Amino acid sequence: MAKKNTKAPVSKKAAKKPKTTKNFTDFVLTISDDEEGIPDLDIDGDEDDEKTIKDTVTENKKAKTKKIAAKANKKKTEVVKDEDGTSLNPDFIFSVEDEDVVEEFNGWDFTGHDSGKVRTLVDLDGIIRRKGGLGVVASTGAKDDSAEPIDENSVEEEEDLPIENEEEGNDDEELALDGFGMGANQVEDVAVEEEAEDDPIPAQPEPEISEQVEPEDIQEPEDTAEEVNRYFDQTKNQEVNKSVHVTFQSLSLSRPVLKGLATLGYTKPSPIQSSSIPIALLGKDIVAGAQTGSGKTAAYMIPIIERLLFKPSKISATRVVVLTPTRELAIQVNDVGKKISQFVNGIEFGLAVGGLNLRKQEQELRKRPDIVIATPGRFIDHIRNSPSFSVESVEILVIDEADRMLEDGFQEELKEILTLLPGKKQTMLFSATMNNSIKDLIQLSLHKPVRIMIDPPKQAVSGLVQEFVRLRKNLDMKPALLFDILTKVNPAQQHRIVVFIARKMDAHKLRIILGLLGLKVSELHGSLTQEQRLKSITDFKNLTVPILICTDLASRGLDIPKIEVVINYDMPKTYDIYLHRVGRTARAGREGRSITFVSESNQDRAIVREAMKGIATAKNRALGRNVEWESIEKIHQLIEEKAETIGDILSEEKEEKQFLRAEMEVRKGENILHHGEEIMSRPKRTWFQSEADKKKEKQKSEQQINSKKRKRLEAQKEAGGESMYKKTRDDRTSNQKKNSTRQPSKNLMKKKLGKVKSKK
Ligand SMILES: Nc1ncnc2c1ncn2[C@@H]1O[C@H](COP(=O)(O)OP(=O)(O)OP(=O)(O)O)[C@@H](O)[C@H]1O
Repeated sequence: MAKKNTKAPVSKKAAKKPKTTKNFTDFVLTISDDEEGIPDLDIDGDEDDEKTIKDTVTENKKAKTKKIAAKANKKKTEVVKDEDGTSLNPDFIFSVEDEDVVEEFNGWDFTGHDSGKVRTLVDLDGIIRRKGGLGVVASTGAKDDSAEPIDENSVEEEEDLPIENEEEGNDDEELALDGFGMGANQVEDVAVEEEAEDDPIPAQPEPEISEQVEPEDIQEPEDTAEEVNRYFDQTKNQEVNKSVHVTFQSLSLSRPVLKGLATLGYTKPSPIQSSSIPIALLGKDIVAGAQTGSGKTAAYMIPIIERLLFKPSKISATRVVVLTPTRELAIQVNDVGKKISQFVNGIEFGLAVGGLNLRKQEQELRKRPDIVIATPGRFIDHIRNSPSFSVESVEILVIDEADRMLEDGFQEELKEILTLLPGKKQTMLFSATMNNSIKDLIQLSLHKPVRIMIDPPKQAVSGLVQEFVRLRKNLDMKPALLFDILTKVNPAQQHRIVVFIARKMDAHKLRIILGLLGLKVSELHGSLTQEQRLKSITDFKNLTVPILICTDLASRGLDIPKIEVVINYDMPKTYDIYLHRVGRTARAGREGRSITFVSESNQDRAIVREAMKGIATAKNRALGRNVEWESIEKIHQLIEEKAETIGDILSEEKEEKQFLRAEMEVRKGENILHHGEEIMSRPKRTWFQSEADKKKEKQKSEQQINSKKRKRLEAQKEAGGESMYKKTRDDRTSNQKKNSTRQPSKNLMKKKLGKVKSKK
C-alpha cells in the first residue's frame, strides 16, 4: 500500500538515497561550527529542499534575533530566568546558547484522543459551586513557612510506632503493589514530646527488615563484574563512556531529523542521548538508565526514526513497537515521535492504547503504521482481534519504564507480547530506575545488550530541592496542611503543582475539600474515564487548573513543562516511586521543589533516609519545612465544619452519575435495536486475560514474592546482613503484619526463563 506523504517537502531523492553513516559523517564534517540553524545538507540540489532550508534559516534567524534581543537585556547571573520567570540551571547540558535556535515549547499534545463514546460527564465543579465553593480562596492568615536545612547529626533515632490496618479500597493498578498501603496506614495517636511537634527535621531511622518491604529497601546488590560480563556486551563500553557528542550533527543524523530536533529547541544531545544514539543506530540491544527528565524518550526515538529513514520499507509494515505502562505516557511518546519526525517523509505512527476508541485504532492499525506506541493489554487485544494488523515485521521493540513493566499486572502481558513478536529484533529497555528483574528479561529476550547507565543510581536530579514535613499526631490535619502549603507556595495560582496521593477516593475527596476552600483542582487516577483523564492533563498543562491531584498513574514519564512543585501528600511505597514522582519537576535542567509529608511509619522514614543518602553526592538539597500548626488547626476546623456539605456533594454526584448511566443504557438499547444485526455479525473478540485471570495471577505472584523475600532475608542474614538493620522480622508489630494485602511480584519471568534454559 502506498503511503501518503502529508509531511513538509523533503526531497524524495534524498530520502531514498542509501546514505551510509560514513559518507554522511564526511559531509557533516565539512560544515563550519558557525553555521546558523540547521546545516544545508542537500547533496542533490533539489529546489524544494533549498526552499525549505532557506525558509528555516530565515525563521531561525528571526527567532535568534528575537532571542538575542531579549537576552541582551538580561544580566548574566548565576541562575537564568526564562520567559515565565522559572529558573534554569545554566550549566545543564540542555541549556541553549544564544546562537542556537529555540522555539517556545508548549508541551506535548494530549488532545484529539477521544474515546469515541458520546458521554456527558458529571459537572463536579458545578455541584461544588452550588454548595458555596470555588469562590474566594480561604485565608489561613499565617505567615509564609520557611524551610530549614536538615542537620543530619541532630536526627535522633525513633521508636517504631504501631500502624493501623489498611482500610478497604482499590488503588490504581499503576501502583506497585507491595502491601504497605501508605496512604491508608494511620499512625496511632501517640504521645510525643511537645517541642518535637514543629521539628523541621525528618527522622532518619535505620531501615527495618520487613516482609512487605520492597527490594529497594532491602537494597538490591550492585551488579558484580561477573554478572556484568554475563549479561552485557562490554565491547562497546569505550564508545558509551566517551559521550563526546556535543552536537546532534556529530551523531550523523539526517537533515530532516536535525530539523525536527531544532524545531523542538533541542540543540545538544543530553548525556543519555549522546551515549545511546550511536549504539542504537548499530542495531544493538540496549539497557539504559538515566535520571528523570534527562531526555530518554528522544534517546530511543531519534535512532528509531533514523533507522526507518535509512532502511525504508517498500510495503507498509509495523516495524517498531514502543510499550509504555500508562495510556497518557503512550500518547506523549507518540507526540514526541511525531514532532521529531515531522520533516521526515512518510513515517506513520499508530496508537494502541486502552481507554481510547477501539474501532478508530483498528482502522489506524489496519494501515500498518511504521511505529506503534502501545500499552500492553490493548496491544495484545489488537494483535488477536484486529484484522490486517500484524507484528511479523517488527524489527525494534522499546520497553519504556522497563522496571515497571516487569511488575505485577504487566508481567504476564509482557511475556505474551514477547512470544507474539519475532524473535530476531532489536530490543531497548529504558527507565530512570532499574531493578534485578531486568536481568531475567535480558536472559529471556535480549542479545547481550549494551549497558548504558548515565547517573549514579537512586539519586534525585540536581536542581531539585527536597523538603520534608514531619507529621506526628496530626495526620487528620493533612488536608488543612495541604491547603496551607498550596496557598503559600502558589498564592497567585500561576504555577503548576502536582499532588501525589495513595488512594483514588482520597484524591476525589481532596478535590472537593479544596474546591470548597476556593482552589481549582483537577484529579487524575484510574477511576476516571479516559476523556476525564486527558482533560485533567490538558487543563493542567494549559494552567486552566493549576493543581493536579493524582495517584501513581502519573508518577512515571509524564512530561508537563514547568511543574514548580511536587507534593507527596502520601509517601509512595518505594524509593524508586519517590524518585519518579519528584522527577515530574526539575526536568531538563530546570529547578524544582518537592514537599513530602512524612509520617512516623518505618516505611516513610526509610524513604526519607534513602533520599538523604542521594543528597550527599548530588548538587541538590534537603530541607525540613516549618509548619505553623496553629493556623493549620484553624483551617482544619473550617474543613470539619464542611463535613456535611462534602457528604452532600458526594451524594449529589452519585445521583447524577446514576442518571447518566441510565441514559447510557437507554442509548445502548436503541443502538442494538437499530444496528443489532451488524453488531451481532462482528467476530467475537478474544481476550488474553480476563479480570478473574488477572486476580488469580496477582494472588499467585503475592505468594511467590513472599517466599522470594523470605529466602533473600535468610540469605542476607547468613551473609551477616542483619547487622545492617535495626530489627528483625520478629520485632515487627502485629499491625504491620496486617498490611500485607498487596504485594508485588517480580519473578514470574523466572518460570518462563527456567523453561527457556532447560530448552537450551
Ligand atoms: N536534547 C535536548 N535538548 C533540550 N531539551 C530536551 C532534549 N532532550 C529532551 N529534552 C526535553 O527534556 C524533557 C524531558 O525529556 P523526557 O520526557 O524524554 O525525559 P525522560 O528521561 O524520559 O524522563 P522520565 O524518566 O521522567 O520519563 C522534555 O521536555 C524534552 O522535550
